[in-house]
Amino acid sequence: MATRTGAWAAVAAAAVVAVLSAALSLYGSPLDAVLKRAFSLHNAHSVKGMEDALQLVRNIVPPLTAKKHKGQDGRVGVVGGCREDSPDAVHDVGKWLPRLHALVVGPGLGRDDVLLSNVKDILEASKARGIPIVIDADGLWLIAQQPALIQGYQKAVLTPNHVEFSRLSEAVLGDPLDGQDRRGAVLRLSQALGNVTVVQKGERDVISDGKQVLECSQEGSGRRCGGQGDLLSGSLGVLVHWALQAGPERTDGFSPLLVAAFGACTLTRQCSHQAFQKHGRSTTTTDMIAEVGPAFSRLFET
Ligand SMILES: NC(=O)C1=CN([C@@H]2O[C@H](COP(=O)(O)OP(=O)(O)OC[C@H]3O[C@@H](n4cnc5c(N)ncnc54)[C@H](OP(=O)(O)O)[C@@H]3O)[C@@H](O)[C@H]2O)[C@@H](O)CC1
Ligand SMILES: Nc1ncnc2c1ncn2[C@@H]1O[C@H](COP(=O)(O)OP(=O)(O)OP(=O)(O)O)[C@@H](O)[C@H]1O
Ligand SMILES: [Mg+2]
Repeated sequence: MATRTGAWAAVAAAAVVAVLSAALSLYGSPLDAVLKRAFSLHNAHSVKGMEDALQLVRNIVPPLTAKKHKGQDGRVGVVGGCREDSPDAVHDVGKWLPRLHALVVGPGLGRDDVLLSNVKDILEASKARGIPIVIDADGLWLIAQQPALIQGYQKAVLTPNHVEFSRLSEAVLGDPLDGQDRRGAVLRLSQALGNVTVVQKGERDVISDGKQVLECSQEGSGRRCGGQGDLLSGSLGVLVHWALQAGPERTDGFSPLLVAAFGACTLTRQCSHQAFQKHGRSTTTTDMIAEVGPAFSRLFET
């Protein structure tokens, strides 16, 4: 991309694509009505719900075959890093867009006005092409200023942390965050944005497409080092493409983006868990990236 892609998201996306080399497809039989109940608003976070949701993620992992060539299972662009270098950034990025399967916008981007104006144009060009977009960090800052940019674009996923969610909620709903009802708050924000998928990160990750709510409570760690969210948005870029490519029959009728988001949350938290077991309080996001392969195998190749 014409942007600097030094953020963790780029590394994470690359790491997950690299994991493809070890990925197996586990196209299971259709899931039964129990699964539908497990996804209900009240018990999606139960152990049974978590296991059922994991199975759906396994269903979207594309098979490795000798017939595929480089890039076929996903080319993911990251508009991140620290600044856009070129005065013709939008034009330069535009040349890449036709080749991309998904775009991750925001980690480490900064909030410079000119830069965000370029990002706005890149978002418009991506939407016009129907490219799935994951928006995080400073990309969310832009959306909070101009929610119309993403309104009704159902191939978008927003991944706010606590502060970013409050900012969005205030901008879109005019509501201060209701800390007591996180599930309702995420559902309402998604609905108000026209069913854009929202992933609110936290002690549990709460995910909604405005119709259903999923919770991810995979064991992570107590370590809160910077960059974990970038790993989540980067890996989500890959999973969003896989989920859309797999289609709703692989996700048993559930929104592919909901399943992709659940997968990225689970993977990030498992990486955190494994890295913390080895490095304890000195764990950094780099240590987590080293766990992407083993965590992926453990979660999605069983
Ligand atoms: N590798 C890179 O290049 C990375 C780059 N990044 C880039 O860094 C920039 C800043 O991003 P960010 O995420 O640190 O700022 P943001 O979320 O606005 O928080 C600001 C303040 O809000 C608070 N706060 C935060 N979380 C909270 C919580 N759960 N619960 C309660 N409070 C919470 C907390 O306030 P404090 O506690 O310090 O008073 C915090 O200091 C941004 O440009 C991003 O792109 C990052 O993506 C990291 C990896
Ligand atoms: N209190 C918590 N307990 C356990 N896991 C958490 C907690 N808060 C966040 N996480 C996990 O950490 C990951 C990153 O979430 P976080 O809220 O730190 O994002 P962020 O602030 O955007 O991170 P970044 O520093 O990359 O910008 C997510 O996978 C989330 O599930
Ligand atoms: Mg972040």
